[in-house]
Amino acid sequence: MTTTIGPGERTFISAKTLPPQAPAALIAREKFNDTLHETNNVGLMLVQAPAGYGKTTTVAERLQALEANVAWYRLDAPDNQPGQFAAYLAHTLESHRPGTCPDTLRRLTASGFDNLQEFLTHLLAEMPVEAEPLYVVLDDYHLITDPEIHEGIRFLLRHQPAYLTLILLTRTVPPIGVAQLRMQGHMLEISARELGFDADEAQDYFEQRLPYEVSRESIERAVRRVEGWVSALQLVATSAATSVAFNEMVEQFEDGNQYIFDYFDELLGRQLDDEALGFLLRTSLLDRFNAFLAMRVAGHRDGQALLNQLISKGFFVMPLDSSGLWFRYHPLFSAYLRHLVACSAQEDVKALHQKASDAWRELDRPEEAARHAVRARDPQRITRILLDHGRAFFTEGQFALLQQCLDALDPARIADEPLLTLLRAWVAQSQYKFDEAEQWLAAAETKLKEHLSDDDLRSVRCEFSAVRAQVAMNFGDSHTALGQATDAMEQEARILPTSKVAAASVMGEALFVEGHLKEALARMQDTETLARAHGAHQNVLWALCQQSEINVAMGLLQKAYNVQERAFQYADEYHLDHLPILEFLYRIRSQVMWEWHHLENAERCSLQGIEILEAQGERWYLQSYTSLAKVAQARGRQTLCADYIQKIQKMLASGEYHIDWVANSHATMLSFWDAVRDREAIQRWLTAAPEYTIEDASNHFLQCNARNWARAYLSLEQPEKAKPILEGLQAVAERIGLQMDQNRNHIALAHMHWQLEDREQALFHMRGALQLASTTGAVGSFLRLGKVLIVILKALINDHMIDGMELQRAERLIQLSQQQRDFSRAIRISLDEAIIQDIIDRPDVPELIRTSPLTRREWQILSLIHAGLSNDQIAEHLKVAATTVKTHIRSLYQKQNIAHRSEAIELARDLLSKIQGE
Ligand SMILES: Nc1ncnc2c1ncn2[C@@H]1O[C@H](COP(=O)(O)OP(=O)(O)OP(=O)(O)O)[C@@H](O)[C@H]1O
Repeated sequence: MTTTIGPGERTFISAKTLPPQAPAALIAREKFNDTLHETNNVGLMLVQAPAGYGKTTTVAERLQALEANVAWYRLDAPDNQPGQFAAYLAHTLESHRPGTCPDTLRRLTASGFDNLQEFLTHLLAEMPVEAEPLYVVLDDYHLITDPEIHEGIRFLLRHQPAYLTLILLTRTVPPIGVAQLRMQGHMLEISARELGFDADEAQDYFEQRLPYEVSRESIERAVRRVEGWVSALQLVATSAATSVAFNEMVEQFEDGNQYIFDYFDELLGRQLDDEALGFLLRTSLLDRFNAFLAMRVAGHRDGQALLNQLISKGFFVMPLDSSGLWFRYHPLFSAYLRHLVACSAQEDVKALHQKASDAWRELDRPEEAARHAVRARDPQRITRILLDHGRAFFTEGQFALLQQCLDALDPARIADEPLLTLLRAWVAQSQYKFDEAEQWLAAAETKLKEHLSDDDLRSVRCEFSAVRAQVAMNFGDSHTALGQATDAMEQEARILPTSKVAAASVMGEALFVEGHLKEALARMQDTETLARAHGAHQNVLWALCQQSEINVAMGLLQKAYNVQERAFQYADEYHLDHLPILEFLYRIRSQVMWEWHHLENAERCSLQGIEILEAQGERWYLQSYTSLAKVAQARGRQTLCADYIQKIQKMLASGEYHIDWVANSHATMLSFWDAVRDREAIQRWLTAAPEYTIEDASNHFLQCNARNWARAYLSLEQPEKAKPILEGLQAVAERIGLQMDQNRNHIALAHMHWQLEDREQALFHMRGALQLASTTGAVGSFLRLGKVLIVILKALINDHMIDGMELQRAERLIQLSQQQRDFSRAIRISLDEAIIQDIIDRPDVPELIRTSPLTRREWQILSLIHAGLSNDQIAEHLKVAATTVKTHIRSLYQKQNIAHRSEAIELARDLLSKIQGE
């Protein structure tokens, strides 16, 4: 049975056949250019993604940017009827280019067609054989359910002229033979994965829409939480009035948000029967799933069919990879479903998690099995998993998971089982709960005495010694650590085979902190070999990170970098990118990058570290925030830096951290306060700062801690107090060979002597610093000095005290330092409305500045042009596409009636000179 397309006059709504209006803050999405260019060779482009993913806006924006020929047809519910569909299709084509199908339209009015196929035959016959490439967009095609129309599309695809490309924008997969078209290469696809905004696009979007600055870290977190779903980003942009509200809202996404819940309520509407809804609810407890898992958890016999049905309905079921076998729900949809589960009395959540745990075990995925056993609060299952796989979790460094498992067990059960005790103690020590670690070990020793032979007890104790060695090490007691580690090395490790690796590593660490750098390096290399032999990933990576740290201490940053590369390769080879230890690797990479002034990389590494730490909790972000604060300061972004400093202070106040971390964070805080001349903060810091000793400053963190005191005194212009500290530190660093510290001490000593007005000594130390920098490659430590660096370096050059490499380095440092100051000013101007207003209010500004006001972004770009940046550099700096910068510049030129860049520079100079005194 086919439907006749009856004759008659029809009224057309013209808006239905026009591309949509662009939103106010339209983000250009150039990444789709290639895909659109490729459509020349295929007849169909399928843009399929859930609601609000930007299908319509993206395609309309790109086609317009590419100046393509587009006939747009936006479907509504009444178009799900062959007659209406045919009439609008012909009308769309004709109104796009008059003369395309007048006869078909005439016949539609006069006599109609027997069916859709006859209509299409007539239409295709009438359309020209050759013409300019034409895109016909059918927007919201998911509204079509009539099989005749789907059949008609298949027919059209078989016979369409070569110049025509059909673009279907749809939430669901249309039944038009997609699988075959895909296999035959007759179709291009854009899915939610590509449509989702990436961090750069989101940054651009928020910068256009928000009146406040949001950190890159917050933007990346937002993009991760919503997986680039533009509607959710839009919701944040409209609802969050401040950066604090922005972060809060993004945090809330984890558990859900009422607006989004309402949105999903509307979306699901009455589309689902009880069976499908039950399936969705039960499977929502899975972080990812295939048909097998879904079947097992939902207790459904035909899981695959139900899954396919949900996918084809466009319900935020996201494919995990290109295999088409693994899926997960969009995180916000998943939060919504979990909310429904929580509100429903029907689902036995504990039983669902138990089923999930068992199913994952069958798939040999103990990690997931353990997570569900924890969520089921099922000690039996947890114990079974830990006894079988706890060692593997440990060697992989899955401490958070181990902790969740062990927290669910009865302490008496743990004390009975040496493996569980060891795991518990290692977890406690990894979280700096050293007393607790000892309590677990002691409790087990008391219990085990009752039923273990002396021999067995001795061997258990040896393994316990490995934990005790690490604890002692973290207390800074390297002597006890060495003793315990030696004990641990004596016996074969029967419970945790990696106990000996851990002990060897502690020995290396002890040697390192005591200042025996060469021996420490050799020991860490041995540890790496031992760890590799055990397949102990965590220990291999740890040993490599430690080698890198030792090389940094020796001033061999390039070597450190190379060791890090090896660690990255190892992680890559064994697919370890999810392990928490990787954050350590990214962190030390970020530190080297900062020192080399590769700020982009330094920032990227810190952000990656944060991404890894997300599952571990914010407490661990301290070092990442410290790195981000350093980068922000180096870029002159003081407001952002202040935000990080505030977070760091809060964390330090509420948690216990190793002095290594504390000293590093304090160094960054002091630099910031020095830059913003917050003497009070520095004074306050001095009253509560960690104590220091000079003679024992045999490693980088004790050096750093003591140097912090000296730097604080220098900021307060009390060089005489800094003197004994810095001279003492330098003597120790020279004796031990801590080259990186020598480099930093020289810089501080130069500053100190400059303040003491001992020019000769100041220049002597600055030259020493430059000489060492030829091995260390240090830049960041110099730039931290601020304005005085330029003065001392210029004096050094004027006195002809340096030449060759050192001279070049000095000149580059002056240039970078100057640039940093210009940046700082540029950013301050563009972010501070008051400064802009102040400029505008001056009587001598060009009239156009008042009559065609610039946007915040345009001010920013104008000031960056003034700071001497090229378009590419501006794009890199602002993290937007070069073409976006060009668009802003074009608009800026138009507003200000500028024809050439030189005029823009002149205007910038003129405007900004008005606040030069700032
Ligand atoms: N490139 C962009 N720049 C700015 N805003 C955008 C962009 N893309 C999408 N948006 C905004 O996101 C929202 C959703 O976009 P759009 O309507 O294009 O999604 P869709 O996938 O076509 O949705 P639906 O399935 O409901 O038709 C809109 O409010 C739109 O303005």
